[in-house]
Amino acid sequence: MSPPEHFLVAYEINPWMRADQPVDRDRAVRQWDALRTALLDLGHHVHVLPSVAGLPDMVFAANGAFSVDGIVYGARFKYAERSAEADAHRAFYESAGGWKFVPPTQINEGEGDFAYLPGRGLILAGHGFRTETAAHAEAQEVLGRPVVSLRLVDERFYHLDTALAVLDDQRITYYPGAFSASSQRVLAQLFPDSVLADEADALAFGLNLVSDGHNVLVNTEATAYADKLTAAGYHPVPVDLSELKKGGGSVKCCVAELRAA
Ligand SMILES: CN(C)C(=N)NCCC[C@H](N)C(=O)O
Repeated sequence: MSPPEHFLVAYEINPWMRADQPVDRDRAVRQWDALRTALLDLGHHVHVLPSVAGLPDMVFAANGAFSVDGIVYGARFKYAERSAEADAHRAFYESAGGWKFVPPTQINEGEGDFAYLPGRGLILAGHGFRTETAAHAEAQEVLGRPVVSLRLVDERFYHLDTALAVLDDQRITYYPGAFSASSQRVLAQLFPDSVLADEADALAFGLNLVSDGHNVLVNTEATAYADKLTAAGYHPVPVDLSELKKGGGSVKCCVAELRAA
């Protein structure tokens, strides 16, 4: 995680961002800290990557890389405004030891567009707005896991992690309307027991969640979606990240999962 000490809506690169919208940075820091505390309370170890002045979106740490079994496929951001974030993430993995970092040649936004199902050894990957399909093939070569390409078609859900999340080793949750008809068929075929979300759930950023297989950290606004998680046997833990939503992200965007070897 990287604190929102320099968070600002300084440019508009997704439909949620309004450059004239004021941001209460102290409130953003408090909300981010509550998320970090919730992760610690659930027994997770949280590494904090220092934020860098001039990189207002760095709080969305999930976009900085994608790791599977100790191999890290680095990010290459679509927009110049975010490109230097990739260097900070790379420096972390290279100095931490124990990681094999592979620099990308193709545009990809890390866990924003890549998700991993450990029980199936399968990577799900989004394209259409940010990550390019060539990066899906590159990730498959780098990480040695099959990559299922999914086409995103609604610009409000510009990253895979706004529309789909991994709930446990085998199961996912997603909003079908964010995907092309063919990608919806692929998801229905591979994951017939998914927890399906509707448009309102996705607009409340409910799918931008972090799950440990039982406890699900989920945006507070997504109350109806939280009920669906409960009905499916999960334990939703609401987290308020309303300030960060002004940048177009929520729970999952703030958390880069470190999948060590
Ligand atoms: C859930 N999402 C979309 C993320 N994984 N990341 C949020 C990135 C927000 C940033 N302003 C941008 O537009 O890149």
